[in-house]
Amino acid sequence: MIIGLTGSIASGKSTVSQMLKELGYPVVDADLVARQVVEPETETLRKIGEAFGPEVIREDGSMDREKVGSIIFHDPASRKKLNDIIHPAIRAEMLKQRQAHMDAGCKTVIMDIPLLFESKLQHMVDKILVVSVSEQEQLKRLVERNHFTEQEARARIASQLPMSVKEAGADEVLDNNGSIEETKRQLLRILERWQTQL
Ligand SMILES: CC(C)(COP(=O)(O)OP(=O)(O)OC[C@H]1O[C@@H](n2cnc3c(N)ncnc32)[C@H](O)[C@@H]1O)[C@@H](O)C(=O)NCCC(=O)NCCS
Ligand SMILES: Nc1ncnc2c1ncn2[C@@H]1O[C@H](COP(=O)(O)OP(=O)(O)OP(=O)(O)O)[C@@H](O)[C@H]1O
Repeated sequence: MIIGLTGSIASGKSTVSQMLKELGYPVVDADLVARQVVEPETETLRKIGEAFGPEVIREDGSMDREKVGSIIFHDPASRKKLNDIIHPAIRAEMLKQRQAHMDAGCKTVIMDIPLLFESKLQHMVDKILVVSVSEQEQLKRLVERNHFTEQEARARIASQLPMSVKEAGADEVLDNNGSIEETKRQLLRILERWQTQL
């Protein structure tokens, strides 16, 4: 079974993904893949430099993530331009990693994909788990974790579909407003329900 793990920015996907890894599940992480495909000297990074200008490439040849983030989270046209370059590369690499886990005999693979709904990737997975928080809690955690101003944090939240839309498309919703322990308990219950359906 391929489980798609998603949610919104700072809703707790990485926290849940870490729990799943500790339980022994293989996880394909889209944010990590998004970093791999723009490593220095990749074709994808060359295209990004061409589209956004040489100032988004640092002297050591790596992508200036802060600069790219400050452009794309404030401008939908730039965001689309970046997505059009980087998403095909991310998708191909994710499918490759998923296949490698399946070839190794893993029956359940987790795909941690923040933009699963925005990029219409529902077909890549069998079950969708949405990690949800209230907007107030999301804003608080995002500001605390990334030291963003409230305006910067709101721009990032607004760059994604509303949580309600994601919840509506989920097979299960995990409410991460409470403690980490409560989240873990919910996760175990959901996994148990899905395993009995196999
Ligand atoms: C813009 C970039 C350089 C900012 O880098 P930064 O290190 O600050 O953030 P990071 O990569 O850790 O992403 C944090 C979160 O931002 C959100 N996010 C990232 N990219 C996007 C996007 N294009 N649209 C909407 N939300 C996004 C996701 O929730 C993600 O989990 C980077 O996010 C990026 O390369 N984005 C394009 C690739 C992408 O779509 N990644 C999302 C997962 S597929
Ligand atoms: N139940 C919780 N109680 C308190 N803090 C939490 C809880 N769950 C997550 N957090 C904290 O909230 C922040 C966001 O969580 P996390 O990094 O897991 O979110 P994410 O959805 O992976 O974010 P992103 O989309 O930016 O990668 C982190 O600092 C994390 O430690």
